[in-house]
Amino acid sequence: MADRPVLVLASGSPRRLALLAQVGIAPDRLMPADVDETPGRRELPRTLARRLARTKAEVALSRLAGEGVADALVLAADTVVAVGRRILPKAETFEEAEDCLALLSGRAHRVFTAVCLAGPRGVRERLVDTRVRFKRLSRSEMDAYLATGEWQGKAGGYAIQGFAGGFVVNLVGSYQSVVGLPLAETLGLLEGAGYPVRAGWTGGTAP
Ligand SMILES: Cc1cn([C@H]2C[C@H](O)[C@@H](COP(=O)(O)OP(=O)(O)OP(=O)(O)O)O2)c(=O)[nH]c1=O
Repeated sequence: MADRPVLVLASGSPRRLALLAQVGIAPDRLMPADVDETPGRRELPRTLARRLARTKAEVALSRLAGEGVADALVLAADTVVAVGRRILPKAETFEEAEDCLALLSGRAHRVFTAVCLAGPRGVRERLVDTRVRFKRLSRSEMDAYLATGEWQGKAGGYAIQGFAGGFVVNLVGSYQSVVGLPLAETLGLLEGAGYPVRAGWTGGTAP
């Protein structure tokens, strides 16, 4: 324990935790940061993702400082789905999810995930831009998807790791970034901050 920095994941997303686990990283603490995610007027999707990832990290960092913890690494991320300059909501209602699907059907959109790592050596961040294209969705496909409820709380009203994986006809960028955390970039940030990113690679087989 003492030979590596304490890692705090400033997230309540089970997907982010699972993605880190996939590459052998287990945060020492989870500290979800509840921040206002409302976009600013005319704020660009990529700017929003970066601002929110940084804010989540800063909120956790100041809570840790209040506990007298000054040397932890705090990892935070934010995922924003956009069609052009239009930022799609994190769907909370059926109607919002329906509007998102109608907008995404048969066209390409972008998914921006910003990752922020804050620690004693300062704040570093990465932004990953992924282009995803959905097939044209029929009314019955949309209805069936809406009935699953898996869109709830998801940026853009869908989950690529779920049933909506069947809508994707093209993806350029990082699949893991769409799910919520680009792994290569996150590992790069952690390694740059002195975290032993491969210490958890102890053999085994992928499922
Ligand atoms: C597009 C897409 C988003 N999502 C999820 C990832 C994020 O969890 C969520 C976007 O909201 P975020 O605000 O990025 O994250 P969150 O509120 O779930 O978690 P936290 O702020 O505590 O870290 O949407 C998927 O799971 N699959 C997808 O295909």
